[in-house]
Amino acid sequence: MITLTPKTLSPFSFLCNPIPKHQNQNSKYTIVTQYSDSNSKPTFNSNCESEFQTERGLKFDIGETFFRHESATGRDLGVLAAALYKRSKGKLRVLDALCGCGIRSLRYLIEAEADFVLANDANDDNRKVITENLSQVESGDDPRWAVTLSDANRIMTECYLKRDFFDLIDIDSFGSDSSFLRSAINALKLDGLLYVTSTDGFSSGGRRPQQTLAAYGAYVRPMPYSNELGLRMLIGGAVRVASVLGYRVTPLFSYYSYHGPIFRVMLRVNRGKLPDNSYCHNCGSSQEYSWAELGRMSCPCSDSKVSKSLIVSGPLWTGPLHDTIYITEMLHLAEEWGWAGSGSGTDLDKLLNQMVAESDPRLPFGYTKLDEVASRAKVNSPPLRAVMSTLEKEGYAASRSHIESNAIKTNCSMAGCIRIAKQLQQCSSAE
Ligand SMILES: C[S@@+](CC[C@H](N)C(=O)[O-])C[C@H]1O[C@@H](n2cnc3c(N)ncnc32)[C@H](O)[C@@H]1O
Repeated sequence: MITLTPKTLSPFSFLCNPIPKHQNQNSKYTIVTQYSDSNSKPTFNSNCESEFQTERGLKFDIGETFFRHESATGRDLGVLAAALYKRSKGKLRVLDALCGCGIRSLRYLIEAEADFVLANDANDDNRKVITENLSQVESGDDPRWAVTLSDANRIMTECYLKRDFFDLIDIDSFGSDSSFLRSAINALKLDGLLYVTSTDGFSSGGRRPQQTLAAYGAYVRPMPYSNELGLRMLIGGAVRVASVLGYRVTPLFSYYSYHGPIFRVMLRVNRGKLPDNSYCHNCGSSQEYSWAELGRMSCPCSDSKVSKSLIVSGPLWTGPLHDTIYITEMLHLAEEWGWAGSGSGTDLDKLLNQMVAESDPRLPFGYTKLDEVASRAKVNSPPLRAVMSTLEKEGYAASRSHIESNAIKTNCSMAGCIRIAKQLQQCSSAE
């Protein structure tokens, strides 16, 4: 068994995600398996309702751990993707690398029917609550779960060195995921799933380009659709780290939530490389250019009158945000499980339907905010449905955006949208 000392860890993981002082840094990581010590076997007090939270009907304790109800949709999406993976591969080993109270681990075990989950959190104070929560899962001779209390990079590096690979690694970090990407990709099976997070709203909005350069390798400037940019920056960061290691990543779904804000991306990791693109933003129009084109300064903007105002952000992921087939299957599974439609208590089917619509390959990067269209057209904000149906009648592709409620993704130009907004205003005044 290889034991890593803290000296081998990246200092960034300590800066962004401090290890609690009381953790014994010199010891090997502790594995708490269920029933390993009958005296310390946890008791789960199901009579004491008030101590427990519920999510999708599962009871669990949060104790003093970091827990957000608002992340439930992100957990739902992770479980659906994991369950589909299990159905197609017949096997599912999960590493919940920053597990908090262990709710994700519990859900991967019960709902996605994971064969094994390693629940890890650096905070030793979380040990009792994680163990109690996972003890709800019956295990035979072959334990279905284990708990480790260590730094995520340390665990993933140990697993990689032992050739102990996982089908799904969930990195639910504070701030940016970037300090965990390398060890996570190494510890993942080929064709495995990597679920990464960023809660780094300021940086993704382009307000801290030096920080995004450090964390994601992308110099990002303010743009009108900053939250989509946040998702693209997150994917781009993973693409960059993976390609250094000889892997390519492709997103299965990308999810933004206003609460946090939270940016979550489920990536599939395989061998091989993808070309990376940069992105040119010029006076509201959007176009993609390869690095080579930018290097030669041969992008069309450089010949135009507006070339002096050229703002380049990147490199960013400019490909699709979702895999249409995968999210369509996730939608079907949500319906099968009763997680969709009225009575399910969530808007999961609405979200997944929007993601399916957003993944229309005719739709470009970004979205158009209707308030901005209205302000440029000097009219009242046009009704979203009316704009969408006019665009579709005129032969454009159009969808709502799950990222921004009063915005549309469309291949119609801003000038076209302004014209439509004016027409709609005229029609409504004439009525
Ligand atoms: C956002 S919370 C996790 C929430 C949990 N996944 C959920 O869905 O409720 C982040 C967790 O990461 C843990 N953490 C912070 N830095 C860490 C590190 N370097 N390695 C492992 N865990 C870490 C914290 O103790 C905290 O419980």
